Amino acid sequence: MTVPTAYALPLRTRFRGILERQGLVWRGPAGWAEWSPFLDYDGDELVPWLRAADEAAEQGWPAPRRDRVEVNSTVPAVGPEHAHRLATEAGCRTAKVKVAERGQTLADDVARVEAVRDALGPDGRVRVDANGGWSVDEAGRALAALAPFGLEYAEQPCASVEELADLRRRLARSGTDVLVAADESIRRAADPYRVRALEAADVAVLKVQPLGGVRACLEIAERIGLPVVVSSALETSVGIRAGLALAAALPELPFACGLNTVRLLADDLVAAPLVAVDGVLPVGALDVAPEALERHRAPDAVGAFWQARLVQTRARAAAGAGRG
Ligand SMILES: O=C(O)CCC(=O)C1=CC=C[C@@H](O)[C@@H]1C(=O)O
Ligand SMILES: [Mg+2]
Repeated sequence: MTVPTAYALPLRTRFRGILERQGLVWRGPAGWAEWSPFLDYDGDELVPWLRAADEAAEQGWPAPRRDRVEVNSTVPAVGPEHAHRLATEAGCRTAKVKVAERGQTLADDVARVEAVRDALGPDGRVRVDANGGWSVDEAGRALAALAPFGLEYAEQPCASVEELADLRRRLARSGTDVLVAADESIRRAADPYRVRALEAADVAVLKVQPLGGVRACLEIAERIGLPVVVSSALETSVGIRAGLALAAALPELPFACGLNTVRLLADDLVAAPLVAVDGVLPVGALDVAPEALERHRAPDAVGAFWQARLVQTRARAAAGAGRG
């Protein structure tokens, strides 16, 4: 195994409130692993992220059923012209548009979604992601305003599982034809299966790192009884490769996956970054480029923070945290 090395990579545009992505990468007998829990995750919540990295380094992944994965472009909460450009340049037939950004209005969301629909044309697929930013009332109003642009689904429109269930019922009553996808309600929930029990979603968004690895996600996919969209945690190509392993191993993959986010980073750690061509990513070999890792090696203080975070998280994992 190589020594875990901390990287720090700038983003091209603010996303999820951050302008820089940080994490550790290392190589084990099975391949390269990335451990990059966001800085707002803490304590036992970091343990599944570590299980995902250990799986990549030590075990590798189940056999793939496909060698290419269709992906969506991801459009941050930018102005309409910028959004149009991002959706066009990405070359994907599906786009995910961030909405409900703090400090912005519904008019901003409508303008952004309209621009992306215009960029993709009538045959493109447009989904939105509110990251739980709306109340049920706000979501009802916003989705009624956005539905005319043709939405594939709305990801995490409200924060809680109960609200998602409530919203789904209201959308059905009002004849607003928008599916609901659950993201945070699965990846940050004590019980991901409540989404199913409360009939709170039509689609399950699964992210490999926060959910504890490819095998853990395959089990959730089997038990949750919903179509699955694999999405990234904004990793370098090293972490994206694990998302591709999940997408490749799923029995069914009816939607494009949110794995084209290397485009949001200013650079990458590999020689051939996992950036989609014609909306498709290949499922293949991956190697970190030593000179790229050197170029993006985190400053010493940041590196020390990550090494300490790793030691603490290994101790929590050894004590049995984050299982179940
Ligand atoms: O799904 C995508 O298109 C890209 C990934 C993505 O949107 C996210 C990655 C990482 C953190 C999240 O806030 C965000 C999401 O909410 O899905
Ligand atoms: Mg999301």
